Order: sequence, then C-alpha cells, then structure tokens
Amino acid sequence: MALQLRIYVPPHPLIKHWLAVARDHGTPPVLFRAAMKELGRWLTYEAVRDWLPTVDTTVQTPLGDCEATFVNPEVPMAAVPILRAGLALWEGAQELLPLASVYHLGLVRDEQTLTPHCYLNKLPPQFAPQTQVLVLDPMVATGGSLLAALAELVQRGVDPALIRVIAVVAAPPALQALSTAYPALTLYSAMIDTGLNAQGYILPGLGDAGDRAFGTL
Ligand SMILES: O=P(O)(O)OC[C@H]1O[C@H](OP(=O)(O)OP(=O)(O)O)[C@H](O)[C@@H]1O
Ligand SMILES: O=c1cc[nH]c(=O)[nH]1
Ligand SMILES: [Mg+2]
Repeated sequence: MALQLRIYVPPHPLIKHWLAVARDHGTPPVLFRAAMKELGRWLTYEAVRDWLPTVDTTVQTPLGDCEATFVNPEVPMAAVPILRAGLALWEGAQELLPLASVYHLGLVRDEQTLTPHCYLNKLPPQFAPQTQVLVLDPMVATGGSLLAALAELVQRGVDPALIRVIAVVAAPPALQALSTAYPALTLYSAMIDTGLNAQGYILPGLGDAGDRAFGTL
C-alpha cells in the first residue's frame, strides 16, 4: 500500500485553549510566548505517545521487584526548531524531551517570493542511523520552510518515516506539497486553517508567529 502523509489534529482542550490565546490579536508577546510554549508541550506530548522508544526492565520498590518501563536513552533523538518562531515551541517541548540533541535551523521567508532563506544551519553533517527527529515549525503556510528543513535532514541521512513535525497552524497548500514530497511524514498540528492570503499568511491564522513571539511587529 502506498504511504500517505499522516496529519493529526489532537482534540485536546488545552491545545484548543492555547491556540485561542495565540490567535487573539490582543495577546501581548509575553502571553503569546506562553501560549506557544504550552502548545509545544502538548503537541509534543501527543506526538511522542507512540513514538518515544522505551526499554522494559525491573526495578525494586521498597516492597519488592516490579516490572518497569523507561524511556530508552540509547536511541538517538534529535529536535530541530526552525527559527525564530520554532524556538517558542521548543521551550515547552524540551521539558518532555530532555535527552534530545537540539540542532537549530534559521530560516526566513523572503516577503516577496515567499521562498525561505537559510541564515543558520547547526545540523550535523550526518545523523546516526535510526535517529528520530522532531521538527518544530509553528506556521506551515506554503510549506516552503518545512520542505527546505526536511530536505536538509534527508540529505544528512534521516529517514522521513522517523520524522515527526509539530505545527500550530497548517494550511492546505503546504499539506498538499508535503504529501507529494514526503508521504512517509507524520505531522501534528493544533489546527488546519482554510488557506493563504496574497502575502502568504495563513487565514485566519495568527499573524507572523516570529514577530508576535519576539515583539518585533
Ligand atoms: O510555510 P512557509 O510559507 O515557508 O511559512 C512558514 C514559515 O514562516 C514563518 O517564519 P518566518 O519566515 O516569518 O521567520 P520568523 O520565524 O523568523 O518570523 C514560520 O515560523 C515558518 O517557519
Ligand atoms: O501566517 C503565517 C505564515 C507564515 N509565517 C507566519 O509566521 N505566519
Ligand atoms: Mg516571521
């Protein structure tokens, strides 16, 4: 059977709540950052529930032996926040993935062409085999930035089937492009919105996530 992009919109009240806070145009940067942090936490919680590698063993409680399951620290785990706005999501995600190696990728869209320009690439030349990668990009609009990030990962040996993406708002043009280029990918998003405006912003979206997070409107 052919692979198909898997898109999950977790029906979680906390995700809905923090998305509403982030969308509200009156939300100041300090609260917007808090909302992105919470969205990063809960979307990651959902994204790793059947994905975090575990190892079964036994522990001794004060009263005796007990079967136990730990997160397996041997399996390589990487996180790739796409700057700037992905940093705000990572604030929450890092509390769930303290063992992940963090590789920052700085991408900014050209406002006219909407193509991404890379200004910082801290990815390693090659990832270890079987590395699981969580990519954090809050806005997936045209999908250009995410596609550029995925190309860098795959070029460095990452299996697309081992990549999970968390986003806050995704738009149909991006999902179409992702599904064609990376059918093995899995994406978790707080919401899928209707489309883009002429400037490439998601409608209704939440505006420019980077500017709102860092107060640079
Ligand atoms: O799907 P796309 O059309 O590529 O748009 C999505 C990108 O746009 C935003 O970044 P931006 O370029 O505004 O940089 P910033 O995070 O520094 O504001 C957002 O954080 C995504 O990375
Ligand atoms: O709506 C959008 C689209 C791209 N980048 C953003 O920050 N917001
Ligand atoms: Mg921006």
